[in-house]
Amino acid sequence: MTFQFNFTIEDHLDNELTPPGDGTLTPNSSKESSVSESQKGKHGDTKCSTEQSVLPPNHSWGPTSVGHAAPSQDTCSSLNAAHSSGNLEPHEKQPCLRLAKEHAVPEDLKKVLENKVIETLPGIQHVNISVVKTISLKENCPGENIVSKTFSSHSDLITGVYEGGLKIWECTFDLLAYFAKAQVKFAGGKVLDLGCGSGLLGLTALKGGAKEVHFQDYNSLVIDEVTLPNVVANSTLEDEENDGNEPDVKRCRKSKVAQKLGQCRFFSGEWSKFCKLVTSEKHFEKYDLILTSETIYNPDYYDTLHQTFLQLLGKNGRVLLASKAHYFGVGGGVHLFQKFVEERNVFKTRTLEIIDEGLKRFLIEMTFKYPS
Ligand SMILES: C[S@@+](CC[C@H](N)C(=O)[O-])C[C@H]1O[C@@H](n2cnc3c(N)ncnc32)[C@H](O)[C@@H]1O
Repeated sequence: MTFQFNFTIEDHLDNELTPPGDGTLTPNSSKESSVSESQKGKHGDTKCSTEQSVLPPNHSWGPTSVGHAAPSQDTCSSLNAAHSSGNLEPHEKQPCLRLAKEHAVPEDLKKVLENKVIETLPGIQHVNISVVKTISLKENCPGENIVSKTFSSHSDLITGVYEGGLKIWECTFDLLAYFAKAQVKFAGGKVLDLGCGSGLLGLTALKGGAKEVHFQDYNSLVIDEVTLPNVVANSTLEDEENDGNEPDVKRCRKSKVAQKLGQCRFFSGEWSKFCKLVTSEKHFEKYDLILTSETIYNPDYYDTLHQTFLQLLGKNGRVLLASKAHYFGVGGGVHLFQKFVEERNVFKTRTLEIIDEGLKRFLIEMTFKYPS
């Protein structure tokens, strides 16, 4: 398969495979207007939110207002429901954020990879994110418009607007290395890549034989332009290795790709809304494994994140979480999160590995304290 690329990458869009090592994240002030998106879920009516938009008009997210915004009733109702269902103390500071929806896999898979440049990491293909950003800027993409916002704010994240998925963060590589080293078993499991960004964790689980992998990111642009293309690129390229030109071989290859993609589902939206969306499905089954990298930077999200684990993890399941020790500028980090978890007394945590290069990074396992 060939990929065509006929424009220049601007200097400021250097490939961002590795983020700044100091863990600095600077939340920025931004105004978000309503975003109207509707996309039909591939699995029918229960799986696709019909809700639209998100932040109250004229709502300003600034460094001092992180998580302190007065939420609109509509957008916060499910967050409050999530709080009450988990027997936990409601959190005073509740961010009020983007609604959830499922993203259908387009029929024409070639289109998914159109204008994408594919790069290779050991055992995995991924789209070049700088190219995605360039195209998104040039085409003045409708919808979230997060790329121009990240450039104008010079930030890796804009709280409540863009949460960092357009980049492969360092801890993803730590977890990937750990999977190989510890020979983590995915076979037959139902896996969630929570806050997936590029989705390399979920993809590795898929390649490792997971029966089902769900990908969730805050931003729909990330899912459409990065996560989904990455899954398609890997399914397609993998099958092309066992290539043949016979029509029936081609047909077989196509069905294999469809089968792989059929094992995956893609979601965007804020965690409590995502929870509500999936748990409202008639035959919802909890996840055996939740993979999550660099998602504990903002303490204002801890309550919702904890609730998400509580609602979505199977009783004998585990969370594998990777994080920097501390995120300057936002304030979260491993110790704060572990303290939060300990106080809730629902999960136990175990440190699997400490990577002590530059800013310390941690791999943590979470399991239910009282599984029965
Ligand atoms: C710093 S990025 C990390 C992306 C990816 N896991 C990686 O390691 O490359 C944090 C991710 O968490 C997700 N996220 C953060 N806060 C969220 C929230 N409140 N609701 C939903 N998703 C959130 C975003 O989708 C974002 O992609």
